[in-house]
Amino acid sequence: MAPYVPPQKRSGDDNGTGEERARGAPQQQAPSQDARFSNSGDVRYAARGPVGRSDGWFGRQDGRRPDHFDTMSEVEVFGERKEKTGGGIDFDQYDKIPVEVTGEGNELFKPISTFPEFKLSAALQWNLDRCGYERPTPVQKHAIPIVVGGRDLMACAQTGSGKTCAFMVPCIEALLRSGPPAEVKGRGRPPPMPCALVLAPTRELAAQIHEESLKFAYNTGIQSRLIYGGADIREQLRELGKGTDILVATPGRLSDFIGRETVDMGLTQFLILDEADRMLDMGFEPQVREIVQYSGMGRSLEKGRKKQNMMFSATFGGTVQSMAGDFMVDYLFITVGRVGSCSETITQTLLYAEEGKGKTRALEKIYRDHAPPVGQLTVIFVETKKRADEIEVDLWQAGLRVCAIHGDRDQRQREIALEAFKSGENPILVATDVAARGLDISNVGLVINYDMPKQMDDYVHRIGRTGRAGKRGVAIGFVNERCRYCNELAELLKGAKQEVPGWLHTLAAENRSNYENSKGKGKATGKGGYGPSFGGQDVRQLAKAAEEKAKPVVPKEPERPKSPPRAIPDGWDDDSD
Ligand SMILES: Nc1ncnc2c1ncn2[C@@H]1O[C@H](COP(=O)(O)OP(=O)(O)OP(=O)(O)O)[C@@H](O)[C@H]1O
Repeated sequence: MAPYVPPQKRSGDDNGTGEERARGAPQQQAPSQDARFSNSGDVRYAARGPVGRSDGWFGRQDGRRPDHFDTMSEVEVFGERKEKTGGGIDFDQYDKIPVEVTGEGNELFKPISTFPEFKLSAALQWNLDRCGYERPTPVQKHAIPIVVGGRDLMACAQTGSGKTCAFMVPCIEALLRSGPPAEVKGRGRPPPMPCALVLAPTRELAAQIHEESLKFAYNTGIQSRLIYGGADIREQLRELGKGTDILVATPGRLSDFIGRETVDMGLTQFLILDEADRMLDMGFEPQVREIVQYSGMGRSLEKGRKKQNMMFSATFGGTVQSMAGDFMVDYLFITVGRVGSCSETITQTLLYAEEGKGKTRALEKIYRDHAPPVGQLTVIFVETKKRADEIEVDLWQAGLRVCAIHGDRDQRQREIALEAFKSGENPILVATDVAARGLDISNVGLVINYDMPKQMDDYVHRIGRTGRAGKRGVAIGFVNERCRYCNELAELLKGAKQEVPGWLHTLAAENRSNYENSKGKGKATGKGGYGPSFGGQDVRQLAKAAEEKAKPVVPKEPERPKSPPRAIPDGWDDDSD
């Protein structure tokens, strides 16, 4: 049995046991510091401003300290140039997905079919080309004209379908078209005043969105910054002082900064909540409401500018939509694909597995039987932090290169684990829901739900870590009596054209009768319970339909024939004789 070595103490050579090494998985030394997570990364500091430009956003003077502008090279931002492959997306398949846009005035916004057709600013179009984005995905086709056209938006689209670009690109385009806001005059240097704010539930997701925003904003003069909890506040403040036009943040840390008055949201034109439903689940509702209020929803900006709010997720239950009603104005609602559905590019298999020691042994066997090809990665989701630790140790001792990530690991440990996973050094990641949402790691070939999540929504997000952007993936779930949404799960499988095991219905019936029996005994059913909480149908449409249904039925008058039958046949009134 291999002695367990915690991830931060592992080096490239400690893996005499590593089966992946024998199978030729790429082995890389985990970097000592992850550039993705440090705001400065490998940034070079120009001595005096961004080389020779002071027009447009390059010349904005908010809280910027001009001697601290940073310049990043093209390769630092985008990575080495790759051959154009369309990101592996099967666009012809994508184009068959039905899209619905609801809300007043939706007919005014025609979806685009190419990026150049929208006449994006030259630098932004160049950045999209450099990212290898040849065609927009369905959510991008609809969201770009709607957001640039000034409307609030709630967008529900499958995992991995390009939502980040769908909000970031129109937001940058709108900022480029309007130019920087007028300088705020006052005593001393004003604090950073972002014009766009993106809130995300986890540090990892925020870091990823920030990384994407650097690509789209490259060479536009628009500066994007990142703040999240668990990292050095002073360092983050220093970064903000270099210019903050777009701020990507987790709610807790931003709320802290707002409280200290180290950031001013008075000029925030765009507020984007990514994975808003997750933020509510994580208990961030008070902070989100406070931030929304502080960023002055309803307050007007200078002429020609208007505050806009957006929400993006693959799932939008009723609770999050009712919150949206509190702070979005006349918003349009985009649904891509089946409501709350998952991609058909993911092959889903469910296995019955009782709780107990045998489950861990089964995990090892299932992993070995279904391990993805070399170079591809596996995520194993578990319910608790303790379970994540235990499984990491068990699998490591069984000779598999694995690392774990969960909320009790400090930021550095999380960064190291994620980097070692992404590089393929540890191609198996054991994770709690910290990693369930938004993380875009293109080569995840297998997701195992060792513990099924409590809610259907989370199942959709978890398996969405594979099969991203049109690629294929496999998801295996260990199901037993604890799963409270077997019926909905069966529906989901059917909708995604997957095999539905017969025992799932039996389990659903058993669970239902247990639930019925326990009902009057005051037992809580827990979150998720019965009935689909997942999905994302525009609640306003549902309300309208319900209203229609509730209207009293007025008996209809018998329909009159268009030309009433004549009582007097032709000729009878003829008094010609
Ligand atoms: N138009 C495009 N052409 C090619 N690749 C794209 C395009 N749009 C997005 N991608 C790529 O698709 C992947 C998934 O995008 P993204 O992470 O934004 O998806 P998402 O819908 O936000 O997923 P999730 O719901 O899991 O957060 C990324 O690697 C992104 O670079």
